[in-house]
Amino acid sequence: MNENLDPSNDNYSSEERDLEKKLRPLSFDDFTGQDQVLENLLIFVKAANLRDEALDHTLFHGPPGLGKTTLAHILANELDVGIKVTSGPVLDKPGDLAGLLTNLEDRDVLFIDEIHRLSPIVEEYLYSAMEDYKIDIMIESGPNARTVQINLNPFTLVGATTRSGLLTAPMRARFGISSRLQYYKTDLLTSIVQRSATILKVPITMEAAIEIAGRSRGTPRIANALLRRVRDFAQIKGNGNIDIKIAKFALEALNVDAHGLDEMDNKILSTIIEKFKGGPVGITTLATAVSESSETIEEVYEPFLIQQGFIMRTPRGREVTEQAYKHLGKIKGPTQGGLF
Ligand SMILES: Nc1ncnc2c1ncn2[C@@H]1O[C@H](COP(=O)(O)OP(=O)(O)OP(=O)(O)O)[C@@H](O)[C@H]1O
Ligand SMILES: [Mg+2]
Repeated sequence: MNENLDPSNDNYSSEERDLEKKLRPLSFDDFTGQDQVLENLLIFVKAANLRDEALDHTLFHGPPGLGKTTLAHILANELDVGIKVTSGPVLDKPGDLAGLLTNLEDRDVLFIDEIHRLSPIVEEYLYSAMEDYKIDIMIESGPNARTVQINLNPFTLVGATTRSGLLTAPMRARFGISSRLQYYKTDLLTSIVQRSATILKVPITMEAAIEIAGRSRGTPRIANALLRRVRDFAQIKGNGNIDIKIAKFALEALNVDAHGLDEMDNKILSTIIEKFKGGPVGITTLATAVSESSETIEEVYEPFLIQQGFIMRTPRGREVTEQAYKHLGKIKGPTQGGLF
């Protein structure tokens, strides 16, 4: 991923984070795409509201930047309840979790990001909270130490993960609702770019919005980040308006691939072509060759490459398509194995 667009990178400034918040949709109406997911959620939310019950525990999974955190907040808004936010790696002791759980009000949302990174003890502790809204807590210490069971307010746990494959089976089974988010088509990303441009008060032509959308790797976060960078170019090199000319100029300067593929995407494609004659190659072999874990390839990179028609999944492994050769400017054929 382009490091300036990656929120886990330190270069991703707090200003970027603030902007990301500002661009975040707050209601179902405001949220573009993921129609199937949204339609279902709308029904579940309405039903829960009607019965005055907490919504079932909900899991959002899918590649980074597609709207998992956004949807968690939207759910709380639409349920008209409070939300407490934490993440798997932060919750390292059951005590931390107990503090959060006992402070939840009736029907509140507890959002746990990166839920696949919960420690096993914390995870186990969560089970009874999710199932019966009860937890055991330890009071006093030494010889007087004893556990008491306390009742929690009914709540909704919303979990988000980019790595659903790493979730344990008991954890997965405790989510009544599980939604996988998909990459966005260019027309949806175009609307998202236009919406963001309106919020940022920067005029943009349709053509320019399509250009940015098309290079955003199917991902709203990347679309928004590119829009902000292009806006910088428009302000400094142009008259502040974004048209196709300034958009193309900026995207060129930002080194964004015409399909929005990032460095790892391209590395995966070129490795399959150069080292494995275009495939098929097994996922573990490929992972070793590009120095990435096979889970990350399967869950973060491959879905987009498949959706865009660059890679095919076959019973014997991954194969690149004609389109991948064309994209990398390589010629297909047994004697044309690139470097090898
Ligand atoms: N459907 C959407 N419509 C408009 N904007 C969106 C949509 N989905 C996501 N965004 C924008 O993309 C940004 C990233 O979304 P979000 O933080 O929800 O992604 P995520 O799936 O939680 O990513 P990660 O896995 O990295 O935590 C948000 O700031 C939001 O503005
Ligand atoms: Mg998130």
